[in-house]
Amino acid sequence: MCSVKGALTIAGTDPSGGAGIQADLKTFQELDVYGMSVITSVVAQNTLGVTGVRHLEASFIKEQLQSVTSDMPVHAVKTGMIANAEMIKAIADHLRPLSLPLCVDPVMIAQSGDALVDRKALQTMRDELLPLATIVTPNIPEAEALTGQHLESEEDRYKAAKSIVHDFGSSSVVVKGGHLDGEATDLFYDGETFETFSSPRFDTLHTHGTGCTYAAAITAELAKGKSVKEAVNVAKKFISAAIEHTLEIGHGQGPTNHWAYKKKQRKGEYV
Ligand SMILES: Nc1ncnc2c1ncn2[C@@H]1O[C@H](COP(=O)(O)OP(=O)(O)O)[C@@H](O)[C@H]1O
Ligand SMILES: Cc1ncc(COP(=O)(O)OP(=O)(O)O)c(N)n1
Repeated sequence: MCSVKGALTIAGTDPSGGAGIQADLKTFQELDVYGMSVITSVVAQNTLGVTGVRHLEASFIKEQLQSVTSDMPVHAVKTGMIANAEMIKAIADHLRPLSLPLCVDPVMIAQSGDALVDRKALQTMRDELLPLATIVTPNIPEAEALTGQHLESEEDRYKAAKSIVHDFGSSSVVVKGGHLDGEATDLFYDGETFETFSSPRFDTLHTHGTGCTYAAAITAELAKGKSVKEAVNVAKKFISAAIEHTLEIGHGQGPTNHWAYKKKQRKGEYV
């Protein structure tokens, strides 16, 4: 019996390696999970921004999904950049009968401000993908887009978390606090209880791909059979280490350090 745990990412690419498919696969590897990928869009981007995008046809995304899931041990799935409604529908139709743990990162805009997803696809994401999700991982602007509410106060974020679970059917949600001031505090809600996951806020420009990396770490832990709360706990440590021990590469907003968590683990820092 094969004991290898596998995680599949369905997302767009980042040739500079900090976000998208590339960040997800690095994260899976660092967390000892076999990584697999289905590409939705090929993006020309780096730490300075996006210069071009080519979308694959929904039918070809389906063909990739069929190739990998008919053959390989997929124990959890992550979705990232899915540019339009047709793609979202094709992916949701393929994933629905598989009933695998699913982390939906509702990517909309890159940190550079470039739009990665057609705004008209939002409704399809709410209707087709969120009901299949074990967890959804919006940042504040994404939670605002999903709920249609401006999130000003802490109370607003609690309300948005409730709405994403109870109105859109995701089993849980973590509203990320990367765009707030003060401590980097993420709000988790599983339909019954709230919990916050916090770290110091590191004063760095180099946070390209933080959302992808965090969601990929959650997915890797779900693939190992961890509960969703345990998965978020590990992912928070993973992303905090990756941001704290920045690599300082590229000419703009650089990537995070995907090695940092494992290095700390080897030193016995997480017991
Ligand atoms: N400067 C920072 N210091 C520490 N943690 C951060 C920082 N920026 C973001 N994070 C954390 O990184 C994770 C991803 O959050 P966020 O940056 O909001 O996502 P996204 O990349 O989707 O905008 C969250 O756990 C958030 O709290
Ligand atoms: C292909 C691709 N997918 C997603 C993103 C955005 O990634 P995210 O982790 O939200 O990171 P930021 O760049 O916003 O920090 C991307 N750039 N490319």
